[in-house]
Amino acid sequence: MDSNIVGATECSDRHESASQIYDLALDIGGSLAKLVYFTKDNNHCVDGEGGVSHKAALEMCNGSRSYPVLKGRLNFVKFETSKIVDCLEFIQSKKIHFGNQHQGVPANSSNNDIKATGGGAYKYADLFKERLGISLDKEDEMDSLVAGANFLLKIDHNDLYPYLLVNIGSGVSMIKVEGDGKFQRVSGTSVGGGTFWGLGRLLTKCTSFDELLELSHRGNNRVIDMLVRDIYGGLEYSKIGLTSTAIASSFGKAVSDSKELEEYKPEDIARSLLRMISNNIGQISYLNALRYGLKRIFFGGFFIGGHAYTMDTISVAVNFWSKGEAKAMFLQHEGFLGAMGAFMSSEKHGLKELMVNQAVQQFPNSVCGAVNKIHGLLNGESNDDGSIDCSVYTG
Ligand SMILES: Nc1ncnc2c1ncn2[C@@H]1O[C@H](COP(=O)(O)OP(=O)(O)OP(=O)(O)O)[C@@H](O)[C@H]1O
Ligand SMILES: CC(C)(CO)[C@@H](O)C(=O)NCCC(=O)O
Repeated sequence: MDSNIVGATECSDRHESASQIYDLALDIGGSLAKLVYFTKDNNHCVDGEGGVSHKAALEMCNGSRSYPVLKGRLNFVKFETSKIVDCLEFIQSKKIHFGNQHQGVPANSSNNDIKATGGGAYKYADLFKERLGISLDKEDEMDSLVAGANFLLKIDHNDLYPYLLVNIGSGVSMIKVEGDGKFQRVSGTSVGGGTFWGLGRLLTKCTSFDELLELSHRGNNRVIDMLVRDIYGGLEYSKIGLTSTAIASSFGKAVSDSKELEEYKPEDIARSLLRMISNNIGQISYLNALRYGLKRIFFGGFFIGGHAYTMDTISVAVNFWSKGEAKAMFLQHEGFLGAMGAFMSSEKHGLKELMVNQAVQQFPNSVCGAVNKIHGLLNGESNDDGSIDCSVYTG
């Protein structure tokens, strides 16, 4: 990964220089540490800051409510967990943990507590306390994932439930979601995003995740994967529903060919690996959806990271195994479900009640890897920097 922060940070910086950081939550996973934080809009500053006064903002936004509303943005930032110190320095430099004491927003007793989920909320609790004086207020990882997904999937909830949430992080969790706070983790697999990145690094000598993905886009998996036609002399096996180009054995050609190992190109290896992992997750997801009678499968986690080819591969796998019965769906900010859920669990704001609109992306169930088909679907309600405009209650 080049540097530690995604582009959103740079843009957020511009926003933050003139606005107030109000609240923050963390999801520290096995691979990545994710931050969600709220910054107040400039025109909702306190008296004397050049914008409308805080009081005026309350009157404008509050309507008949008896507590104040702040308009602002949710910002999303990630760090490699192995560089957790960078995350600490980011928090320290932005003084995010002092947010409530800034510029006229009343302090409260839990100022130095921040909501945190994921294994790192336990693993790094002492580090946060020692370095920043912050206590991590732990939220359960599955609770947070589901709360974050339900929040980001703000569509007609009658239509939404039940669904299968498949979070592809380092490992994969599969959760049957039946409502707000009503869920069961039904399955999981250790063959996940960490496997893709770890194996990919070993096999291709790539130095960053983005490089591995970029390689995979240029590669041709058919050089590495054994197809049905390789086994059947160019034919399909229609009797059992296999086309001639279906993958019969991932990586299988690497033993049947008479090539030297050095002749296999890193980009082809990366492509086969991405397809193998995505297909496998798509298949297990479908089997779990079938097991629990769920028609919709929502995928989250940073493995997806908005990457069109990854999403398309998963969609195709779900479509293939379900014979078109189940649908793979993707949402924006899918890597931040846990952090979002932890953020919403905070008592410091009433974000739960102030839902923002968020576009849900549903993929066409194409049977070919038609990546160009999905580019147009990647427009959500986010700003250019990935942040979301929203409001929080401050009372
Ligand atoms: N820049 C990146 N650096 C490292 N991994 C990345 C990057 N971008 C995407 N990924 C992928 O995202 C995965 C991590 O996803 P995510 O942050 O959702 O999981 P996690 O919370 O770290 O893991 P877990 O929930 O299993 O503890 C990595 O394993 C990798 O496949
Ligand atoms: C252990 C967690 C939940 C940590 O996020 C995740 O990495 C995971 O779901 N792994 C898969 C474990 C399994 O069910 O086989």
